[in-house]
Amino acid sequence: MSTIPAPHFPAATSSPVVERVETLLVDVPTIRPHRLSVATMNGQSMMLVKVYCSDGTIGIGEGSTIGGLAYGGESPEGMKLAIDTYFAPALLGEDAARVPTLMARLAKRIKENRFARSAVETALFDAQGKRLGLPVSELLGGRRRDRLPVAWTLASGDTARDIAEAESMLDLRRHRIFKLKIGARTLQEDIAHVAAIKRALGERAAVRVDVNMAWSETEAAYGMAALADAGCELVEQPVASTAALARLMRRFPVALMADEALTGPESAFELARIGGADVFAVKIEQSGGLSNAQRVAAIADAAGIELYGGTMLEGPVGTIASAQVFATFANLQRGTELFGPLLLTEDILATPLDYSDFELTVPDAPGLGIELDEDRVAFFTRNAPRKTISLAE
Ligand SMILES: O=C(O)C[C@H]1C=CC(=O)O1
Ligand SMILES: [Mn+2]
Repeated sequence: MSTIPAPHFPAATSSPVVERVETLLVDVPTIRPHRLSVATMNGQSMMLVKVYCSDGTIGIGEGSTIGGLAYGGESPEGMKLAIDTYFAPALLGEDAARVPTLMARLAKRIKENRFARSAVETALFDAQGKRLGLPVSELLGGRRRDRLPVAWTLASGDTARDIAEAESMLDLRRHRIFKLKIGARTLQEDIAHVAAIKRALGERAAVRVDVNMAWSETEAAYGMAALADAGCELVEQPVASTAALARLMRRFPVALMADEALTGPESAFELARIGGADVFAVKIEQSGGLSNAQRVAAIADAAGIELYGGTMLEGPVGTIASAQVFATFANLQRGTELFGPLLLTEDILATPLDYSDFELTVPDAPGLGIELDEDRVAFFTRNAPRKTISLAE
């Protein structure tokens, strides 16, 4: 007797949908004033977004920038407004498990807003990773490395203090690549500052500079020659114009890195086309999200341009979202500068990140692989009623 198998009707599965979107501004002081040519930071304001899904998963993302609107066109307050008013209504009720589809739908309704978009995409991938039990790096094609070299930025504004800071970072085995922020003082003062630091550190550390577009092309030509003589190995975005970057390329024995000029795949393609950089500083926020940062990296690889994992000095959420992306890069010749959380006086994570032996460990738990310390977050949330946490409690 043969049995005819009963027809199999798969159980009706319902996709998880986005049920609620919450945004908050979290202000945390920095360990010292951080001086760039565009702003001096005494604290960092993180815009955190939480995406609550119908299957109980919650994804978190971060949008941060440097000095309010001093660095670019988006501020934490503006990102919050854009997400509350435009992104959230477009997300509600949508299939949370189809992240690229959902991001493409958002792109049709919302132009620009790259930083806010990056925060939202981070939260969606965090939720999706938690749902599937996979780290975000695996959702993005698979990680190639578990640890990332991390540079430190010396930006106290004082040469002796910067040297002491670098020495202590070397002693702690936390950093051995130092990026100096220059461009706020005269060219001569800046060159003397860099040369003194390189002289003090010698071969124990690499010295690079970031001018944040402060120089004219003429100043850059003089400056790059002098920096190369001083032992500086890389100059980041000395001028604003991409055409000027291309004209400065390969004239001096020092690598040229693009940062502000990179605003996503199209600008990456154009920079590659005109030969405007030896190295790309890839940032998830500047690129307009995690997937776009991967596209920027792919363009660099195709053009023979080296890669560096950049930061907008995000707190731990944006930093680990970046780390999950950089862990997937085929090439990461210049390491990363994912030190943002170390610049803050407070940790807002339940378990601190592992910075050791000059590297950051990329978490391997599902999603971003991190958990917020909600009490600390509540304490630093702007306009939230403050509950004083004391030892007596
Ligand atoms: O690269 C930038 O321009 C932004 C940032 C990165 C490190 C730092 O101190 O500032
Ligand atoms: Mn930069």
